[in-house]
Amino acid sequence: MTSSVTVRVPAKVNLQLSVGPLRDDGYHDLVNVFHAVSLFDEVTASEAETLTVRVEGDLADQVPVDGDNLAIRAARALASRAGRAYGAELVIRKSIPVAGGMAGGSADAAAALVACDRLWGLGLSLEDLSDIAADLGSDVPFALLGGTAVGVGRGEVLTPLPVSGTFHWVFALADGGLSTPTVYSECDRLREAAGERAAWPALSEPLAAALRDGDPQGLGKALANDLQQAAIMLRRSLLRTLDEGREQGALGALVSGSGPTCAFLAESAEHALDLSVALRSVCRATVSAYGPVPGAVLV
Ligand SMILES: C[C@@](CO)(OP(=O)(O)O)[C@H](O)COP(=O)(O)OP(=O)(O)OC[C@H]1O[C@@H](n2ccc(N)nc2=O)[C@H](O)[C@@H]1O
Ligand SMILES: Nc1ncnc2c1ncn2[C@@H]1O[C@H](COP(=O)(O)OP(=O)(O)O)[C@@H](O)[C@H]1O
Repeated sequence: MTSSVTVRVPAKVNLQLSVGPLRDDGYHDLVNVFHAVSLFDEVTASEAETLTVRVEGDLADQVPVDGDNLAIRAARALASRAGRAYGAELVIRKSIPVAGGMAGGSADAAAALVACDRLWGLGLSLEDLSDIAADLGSDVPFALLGGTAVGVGRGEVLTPLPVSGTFHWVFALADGGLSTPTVYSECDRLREAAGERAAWPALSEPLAAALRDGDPQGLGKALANDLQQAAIMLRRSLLRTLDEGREQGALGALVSGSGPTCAFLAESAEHALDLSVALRSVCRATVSAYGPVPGAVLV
């Protein structure tokens, strides 16, 4: 039996996040185009009697290490599916911003599923792991899959989208996070105040075409996030960050998911570098990355 397994897992940005009506179960029906980018967490699972988790890196103090940790919850769910009280020591090397709208917790959950599946010799299929993932959170199945995919339902029912080439991104990281349920509630509140009824969402054709054709200009124009206004209402400084990126020639600028990270599409790796430098005055820090990249993989 393997004594230690390491899995690398990417962050995501949402290229289209169309939020439909609020459902009776408290979730919204979505059209959610996920895109995995080259900003990674690593999760190592080692043999142990009990299940524990430790977080390493500058972001460690922002991540819970009790039963709320999504990696521990994932390992528990997997052990329960296998019908045995397995143990493992999980170590998360954290680089994905916490509560930043880049699905870092979901990524760690997906990585823990893949790592523990291998450590415990279970050999579950991607489909079985995806079922467990969907119960852990709407974004977790995508972190297993990676690439670029459209998610419907809560975002957990995925279909991969064809993409040509590579897209270059700059992410502007903010101080502190935003709570996903709070941002969805703010979106509902804004709609109610404006007397708007949520439309049933559909995949944007121009977005799908730009991805298929590897057309960054077209993609930049098609980027859309229904949660953006809500995130801005909760964090006004995001407006300035987005404006600065547009002024500096980003092909597209939007809040990533529920925020507060902002994503900027660049023309090339060189342009991403220039943008990254220009954005530093309007955010805590910047990170450049490219996409799409694969989901959780053993290293
Ligand atoms: C907004 C998105 C965009 O990809 O991600 P983040 O930007 O937070 O990473 C997702 O929809 C977040 O997915 P995830 O973070 O997995 O959320 P979950 O744990 O499933 O749900 C947390 C809460 O978000 C709200 N929620 C989530 C998904 C959905 N389709 N409708 C919702 O209204 C609900 O209030 C729910 O209780
Ligand atoms: N392994 C984990 N990494 C990050 N956050 C985690 C983890 N496990 C649980 N959390 C909790 O999940 C919340 C959302 O974190 P995250 O997934 O990083 O953000 P987002 O939902 O904005 O993409 C955090 O505030 C944190 O308390």
